[in-house]
Amino acid sequence: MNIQLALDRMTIQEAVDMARIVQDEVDWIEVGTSLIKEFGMDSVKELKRAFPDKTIVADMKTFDNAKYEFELCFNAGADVATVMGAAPLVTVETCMETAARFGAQVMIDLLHTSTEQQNTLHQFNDAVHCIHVSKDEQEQAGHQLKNVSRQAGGVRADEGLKLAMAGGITLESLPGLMLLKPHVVIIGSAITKAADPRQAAFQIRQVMNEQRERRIYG
Ligand SMILES: O=C(CO)[C@H](O)[C@H](O)COP(=O)(O)O
Repeated sequence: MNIQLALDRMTIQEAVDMARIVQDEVDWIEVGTSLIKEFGMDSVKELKRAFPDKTIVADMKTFDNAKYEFELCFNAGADVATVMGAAPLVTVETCMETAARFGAQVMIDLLHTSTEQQNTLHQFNDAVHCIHVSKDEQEQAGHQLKNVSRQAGGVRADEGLKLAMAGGITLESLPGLMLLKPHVVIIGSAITKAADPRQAAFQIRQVMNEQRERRIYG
């Protein structure tokens, strides 16, 4: 299982500095959508330059123009780029083809997808499928990702899909999410806004390891 550090609403330099502080406790580094929108592909290039050995995720949230946008990301050094699962199927297919050409990966963001759409997306079994509670749902509607069972919507732990989860995950909510056996747990604010980000990331890693040892997470 991988911890993906989500870097949002900060400058590129702040993102590099934050990632440097917690780099020993995280596996994947996400260049958040807000960074990409504010600073463009320079944000992806700089993070890859600073952390060449980490998996860099460009959280592009592509909805159209898949080939162009994914080529931008991979040419800038991203190892993974994200597409919205609610996008037309041809867009997701194009993302998969583009990533395959670059030897890169696709993360499909399942935000606002129906169970039926999630089931349709199962055909993309090389992608990481990300269950996501959005910032607006967190901040305006008070939702948070917690307490999933082995099945969440159209996503099941035992279907062989690589799963990710994101959306206000904290040290406290983490154990309730392990039943889905995520390949990637995406954490932003719980680390980046902590008084001591390194300690927060360390504790998150410890909780994951404990869950694995108890075989709650296989
Ligand atoms: O994709 C995102 C926002 O759209 C973030 O990466 C995701 O929400 C993780 O950050 P946080 O833990 O702060 O919610």
